[in-house]
Amino acid sequence: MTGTDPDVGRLVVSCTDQPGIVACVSSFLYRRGANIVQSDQDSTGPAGGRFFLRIVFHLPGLDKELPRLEREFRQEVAARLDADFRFRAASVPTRVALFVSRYDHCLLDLLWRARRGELPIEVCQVVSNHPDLADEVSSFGVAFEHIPVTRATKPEAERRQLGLLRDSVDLVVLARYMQILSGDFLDRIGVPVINIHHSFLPAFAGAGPYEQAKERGVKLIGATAHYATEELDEGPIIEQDVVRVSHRASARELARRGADIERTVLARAVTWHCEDRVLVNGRTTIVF
Ligand SMILES: Nc1nc2c(c(=O)[nH]1)N[C@@H](CN(C=O)c1ccc(C(=O)N[C@@H](CCC(=O)O)C(=O)O)cc1)CN2
Repeated sequence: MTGTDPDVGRLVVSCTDQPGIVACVSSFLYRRGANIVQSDQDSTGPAGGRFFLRIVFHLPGLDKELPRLEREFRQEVAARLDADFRFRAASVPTRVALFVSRYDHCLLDLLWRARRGELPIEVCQVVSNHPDLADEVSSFGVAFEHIPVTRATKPEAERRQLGLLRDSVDLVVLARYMQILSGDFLDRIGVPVINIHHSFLPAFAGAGPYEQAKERGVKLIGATAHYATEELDEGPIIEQDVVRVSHRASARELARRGADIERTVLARAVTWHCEDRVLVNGRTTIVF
């Protein structure tokens, strides 16, 4: 179903696995005139495991129906199943803030894909701890805010970032942003944060993964898109990819080869998150 049809909605549900979940959810939608056009589900185990469900449905007049659907689903289904759930209109783009430092390849790739309509996002704001990319971002017609960060000024910088973004974005994407976000920021921003790490995690977490890769003599390098948590590079992994490299490649050449992987991995992760295909299961994810 296209992302532009205003009558297409998505519902994601997660709860303790138990008999009757699909019957309960599908009959709720059926009784309200919705036509289920796609359904994916998975369970981590029938005995007390976690059940995950993603449904795409068509319902004429969806935008007017959503508040009632949410209210009645909460009362009639979620309360009974003790389920977490989310309804979304597929045609509404996800409002995104992009964080960047000096490396431009992931940022410009996302801006370019968004301008071409390849990503279901609206880039509302770019935030950077360096001024270098202001002109390039402005050329896309996107607001750019330079908020310098040092170890000493990080709390004040994060207060400025929160003041700029809170309640106006649905997702933050760290496009090679080279500052560690505090747990307080992650709690207060109130939306998911996706980071692109330039290694095939769990290998080479932290700073300088290409230098670590060169020193280790690996034959594959990679990139990992994950949700950012307080523990650096330990968040639930959304997408990864790798590319073969030769022993002749310098760390600089590894970084150049790796940049292509970073871009595609981040774009896939942002797309799948915004299409509600990614459900977090503890330290891991389920991607439908
Ligand atoms: N809370 C989190 N914040 C960030 C994460 C994360 O997983 N959780 N990922 C990083 C990105 N990153 C690797 O992918 C990374 C960035 C920065 C550093 C680091 O050591 N930064 C230093 C300052 C470096 C500088 O001033 O240039 C620091 O913040 O003290 C390590 C890994 C983004 N944030």
